Amino acid sequence: MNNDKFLQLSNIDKTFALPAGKEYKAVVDVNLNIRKNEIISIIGHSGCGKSTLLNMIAGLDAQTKGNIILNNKEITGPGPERAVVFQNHSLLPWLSVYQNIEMAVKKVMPNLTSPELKERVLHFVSMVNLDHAKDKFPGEISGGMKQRVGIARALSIKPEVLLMDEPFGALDSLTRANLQEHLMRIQQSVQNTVIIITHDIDEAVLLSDRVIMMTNGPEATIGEILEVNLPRPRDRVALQSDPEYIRCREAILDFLYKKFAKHDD
Ligand SMILES: Nc1ncnc2c1ncn2[C@@H]1O[C@H](COP(=O)(O)OP(=O)(O)OP(=O)(O)O)[C@@H](O)[C@H]1O
Repeated sequence: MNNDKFLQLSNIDKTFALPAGKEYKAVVDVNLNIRKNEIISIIGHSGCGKSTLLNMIAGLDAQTKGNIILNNKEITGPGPERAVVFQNHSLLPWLSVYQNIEMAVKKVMPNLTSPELKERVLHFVSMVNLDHAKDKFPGEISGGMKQRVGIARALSIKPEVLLMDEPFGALDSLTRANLQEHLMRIQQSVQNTVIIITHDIDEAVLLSDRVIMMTNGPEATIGEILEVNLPRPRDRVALQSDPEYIRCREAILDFLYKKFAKHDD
């Protein structure tokens, strides 16, 4: 397998059927090759088709045209090699932190022995520093903690691709920064491929190897791809004065607010 073409999106169009026989061409002609272990973010104004793209990679929705190949296999539906983290964690409220993760592991790895299952769940609880809260229920923990459970649950099934749809969008900026640190640290140890949708320019630059910038819809497509040439681990404070960081920020600002400005966000 060519590691540069681990995930290939080729000639993707997505048209939604509307009432009265009308249709909406949300996304057209998307072509993108994603490397194994790469972290990419997708940024663009509201309605440009970011979630639509992510949903097609997740296999939750089908493209109208084109194909998506992961590790030489066409994506035709959801699969355990892809895990999705949404903005609103989607934990089951009647299960504890431990049980929420356990349920996912049991489903994908039904042959684990009980000690293996326990070890795996506890490992991922620890990875997001939630050992102290493992027996709490979603209603008893903060938004940031819930989102950490969502990330642990997604990672616990050992996905090759982690898909995140504005995972930190609903959180305050300090909690958000904390989770970004978690994600960067975890990704260094887990080494999977991560695709993050974000509206946040600093988040995109901080986290990504490449930033995919989408034009506005209808008929949205990839406008530009920005390579972020910053070594890892990345330090958010030091980055503020790093010329490469500043260059990347400016390139995204320029794309979003000059080349593809939109005034109804
Ligand atoms: N099921 C659907 N039926 C009709 N139109 C849809 C459907 N789903 C999405 N759309 C339209 O497709 C376009 C892209 O939607 P999408 O949710 O992918 O945008 P987005 O970039 O993720 O937006 P946001 O940043 O606001 O979450 C929008 O104009 C949306 O209204």
